[in-house]
Amino acid sequence: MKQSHYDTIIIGAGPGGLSAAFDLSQQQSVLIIENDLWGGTCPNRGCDPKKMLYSAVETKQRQESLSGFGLTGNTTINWPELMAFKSAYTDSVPTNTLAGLSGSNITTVYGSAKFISETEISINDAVYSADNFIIATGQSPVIPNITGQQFLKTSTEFLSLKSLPEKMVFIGAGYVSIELANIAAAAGAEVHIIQHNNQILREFPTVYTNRLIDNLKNSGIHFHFDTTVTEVRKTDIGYQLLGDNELDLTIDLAISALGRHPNVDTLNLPVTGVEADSHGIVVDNHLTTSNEHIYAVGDVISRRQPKLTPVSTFEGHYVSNQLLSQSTHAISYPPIPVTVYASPQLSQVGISLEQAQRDPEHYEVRIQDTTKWYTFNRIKEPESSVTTIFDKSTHLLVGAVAYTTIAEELINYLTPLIANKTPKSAVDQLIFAYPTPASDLDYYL
Ligand SMILES: Cc1cc2nc3c(=O)[nH]c(=O)nc-3n(C[C@H](O)[C@H](O)[C@H](O)COP(=O)(O)OP(=O)(O)OC[C@H]3O[C@@H](n4cnc5c(N)ncnc54)[C@H](O)[C@@H]3O)c2cc1C
Ligand SMILES: NC(=O)c1ccc[n+]([C@@H]2O[C@H](COP(=O)([O-])OP(=O)(O)OC[C@H]3O[C@@H](n4cnc5c(N)ncnc54)[C@H](O)[C@@H]3O)[C@@H](O)[C@H]2O)c1
Repeated sequence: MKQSHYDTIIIGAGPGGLSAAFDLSQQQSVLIIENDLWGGTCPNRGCDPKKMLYSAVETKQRQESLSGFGLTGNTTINWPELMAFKSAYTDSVPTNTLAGLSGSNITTVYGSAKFISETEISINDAVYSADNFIIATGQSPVIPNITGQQFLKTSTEFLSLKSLPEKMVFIGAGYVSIELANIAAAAGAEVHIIQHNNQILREFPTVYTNRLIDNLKNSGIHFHFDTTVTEVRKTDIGYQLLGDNELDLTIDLAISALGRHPNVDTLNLPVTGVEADSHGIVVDNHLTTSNEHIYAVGDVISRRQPKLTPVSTFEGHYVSNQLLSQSTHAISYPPIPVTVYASPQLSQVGISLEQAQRDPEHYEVRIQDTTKWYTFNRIKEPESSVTTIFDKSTHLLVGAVAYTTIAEELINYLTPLIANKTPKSAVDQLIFAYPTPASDLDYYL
């Protein structure tokens, strides 16, 4: 029989809820509730499975780049085998997560939590109360309200596809669409991306997203810009997708990648006084909701920071520190690097390129074509570019964009320099293994 009162109850066992749970369990009684897969979106149906599929794509493309420079032969992606490789990892995530929670004396309940008062929730007809609650319920994919919406699938189904469709569509052109379309095209599918305006990845500078569009087109992806899908019909052989601009496509699979909405609808928030808007739960700069005993972390909150795993984890640690009275300061986010795992990768951190270009009095922008640099030439990258942005008064690095197959690494080298306000003179005092991407660091500063 589970106890019914806890110091803290956490709703949602993704990266945000879990990071808070493990911290709090050192000193408190903690109950964590999950209504789907223990571990949440990232390891089950987000970042991790996506990047396992991407492993084959990056290896295939690296081999293609070196074709004629010592490598011969074609590599093809075997989708069922690749999916089995992914599943071998994801299948054990829920069990391993539960085992970790039990090992830390954290009580777990499977089911959907619903508030019945400010201090109580019900799950599967049982009632639990707590001094404090943390809502960490994440987000779910948006499905557009169009005729035939029931025929649309999402990233979740894509990441478990047993066989690769011959012809498929992604609706939307954000992170999910671009990354999954890139994987599907490299694996051999005919891929179409339909976007209601003419922009992809709106958070990134157009000078780079335009280059990415060209690269994705070269790898066979078809873009339909300024086009809105209005109807999906089931046919004998698949689906028919209709829309404005004379859109009429017969396809095997359509994925809705129009963004994600916060999971708040079934929590019965009105009994708690917790406010939510269309972006999620409204919190102050201590991640407290409009009820002082209820906190919210991760993707479910309404904030301007990107909705990413390390941000959710950072917030989980922040709230647990507050609840353990180890800190009372307002949350302060370090620079947050973001990466689109396409071919090539596109990463950025800090002051955006567009902001810097609007304010040339304060910022110096250095755009470098790095294609011929040793690091990139060695792996025969077709094109690469790194932009660094400096504060003119301090000469410190304040922002960066990387467009290369190793952007994920470069951005992680540059981020600490921005966060720690490291001057070039301090980097000059370091010795890095040579020749590596890190030993180029000096050239970016
Ligand atoms: C396809 C895809 C790829 C991504 N790739 C990346 C990437 O490369 N890098 C990156 O940093 N981020 C990536 N993300 C984003 C990342 O997955 C999220 O930012 C992260 O999972 C958020 O963690 P969270 O704990 O806030 O929410 P989640 O991980 O979504 O966890 C919330 C949990 O709460 C549960 N829940 C919801 N409602 C209830 C309820 N009423 N009762 C009980 N439980 C409930 C849900 O089932 C879920 O398990 C990706 C996302 C997707 C969809
Ligand atoms: N590599 C990563 O870090 C990574 C990868 C995947 C997801 N994520 C996270 O998941 C979030 C969700 O990703 P996403 O791609 O689903 O959302 P998104 O917000 O990044 O992109 C949604 C896209 O759909 C378009 N759109 C919106 N309404 C439309 C309509 N009616 N018709 C056609 N297009 C429409 C938008 O213009 C945009 O291009 C991201 O913002 C990010 O926080 C991160």
